[in-house]
Amino acid sequence: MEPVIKVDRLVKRYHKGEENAVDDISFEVNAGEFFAFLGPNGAGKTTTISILTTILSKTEGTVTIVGHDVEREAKQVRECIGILFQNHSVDLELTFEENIRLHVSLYGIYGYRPFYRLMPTEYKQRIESLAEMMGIHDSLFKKLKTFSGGMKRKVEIVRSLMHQPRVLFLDEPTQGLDASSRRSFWEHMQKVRREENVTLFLTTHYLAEAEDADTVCMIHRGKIAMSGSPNEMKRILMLERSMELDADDRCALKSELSEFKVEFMEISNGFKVKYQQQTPQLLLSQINTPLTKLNVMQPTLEEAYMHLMVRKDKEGEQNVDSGKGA
Ligand SMILES: Nc1ncnc2c1ncn2[C@@H]1O[C@H](COP(=O)(O)OP(=O)(O)OP(=O)(O)O)[C@@H](O)[C@H]1O
Repeated sequence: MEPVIKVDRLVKRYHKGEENAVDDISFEVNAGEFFAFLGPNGAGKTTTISILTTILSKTEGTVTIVGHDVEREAKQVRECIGILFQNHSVDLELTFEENIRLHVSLYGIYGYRPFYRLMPTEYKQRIESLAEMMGIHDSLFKKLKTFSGGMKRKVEIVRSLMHQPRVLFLDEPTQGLDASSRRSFWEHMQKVRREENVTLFLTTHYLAEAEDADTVCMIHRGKIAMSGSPNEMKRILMLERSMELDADDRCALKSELSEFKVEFMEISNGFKVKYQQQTPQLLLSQINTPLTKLNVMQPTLEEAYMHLMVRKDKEGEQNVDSGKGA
């Protein structure tokens, strides 16, 4: 099956830019995939997403979305994508429904009618089912100035889905939302994925939001630093796996741990035991001291990200130093 997003040797150099903001990157995203594009400030995420959504022109390379070239067939590309920007872009003086009606008319999805009741049945069914999916159906005819930040985001999701896009670009979609609105956003986004069968392209600084991604692509100074599933990345980066153990008889536990060929250290409430080779089960089966605490710690995507970025920064510094010596 043809990938939904195909990026081949993409380069972007801004006018007067000293370096390429995006420097020869290639990747593909398949239909229905949840793809997370991560990187530190200035890595090139917004530049890439802007090119993929036809907002910005590229310097070199090819990009196709659902088989359409982003420059030669920009109109077709726009028809099959939806975008959720970082900042709210809704009219607070209009109702939820009026905001959507204005949008669909401006984009030529449905013709404008001065009243909701005069809009086509298809429009009414679509907006009502999406509002229902987002859990904000009751607020369809309320002005947006009464909405919370999380509700405004949901209005924007409804708006981005009205034309049934194949790909939804989410550029830091939960920026500025509190923890419970962020959670609600993602619960609804899972529903969107299931029910609309849409491909998600996400950029975020909240790395926990990318833990469920099928593929994570990490960029650093315009280049792809690593890409794969979150688990593959953690494995490749050999992130430390550890357990936290404690017992009433700490001395006995410590002497048992000392006998095993594992690295451990004392922490405020017990011991932290690293287990890179052995499984936690194997290790535990060798411990006879009754335990009062057992926590098996899983490495997070955030740890993988930090590990990789520190490594890439060091490589960058070494390259600069060796350049100076030359
Ligand atoms: N209009 C512009 N003109 C010149 N340079 C730019 C322009 N926009 C971005 N850049 C540069 O291109 C590089 C990539 O920027 P970009 O905004 O794509 O990064 P980002 O990963 O989205 O960062 P952030 O997480 O802060 O949004 C940076 O070095 C930035 O300074």
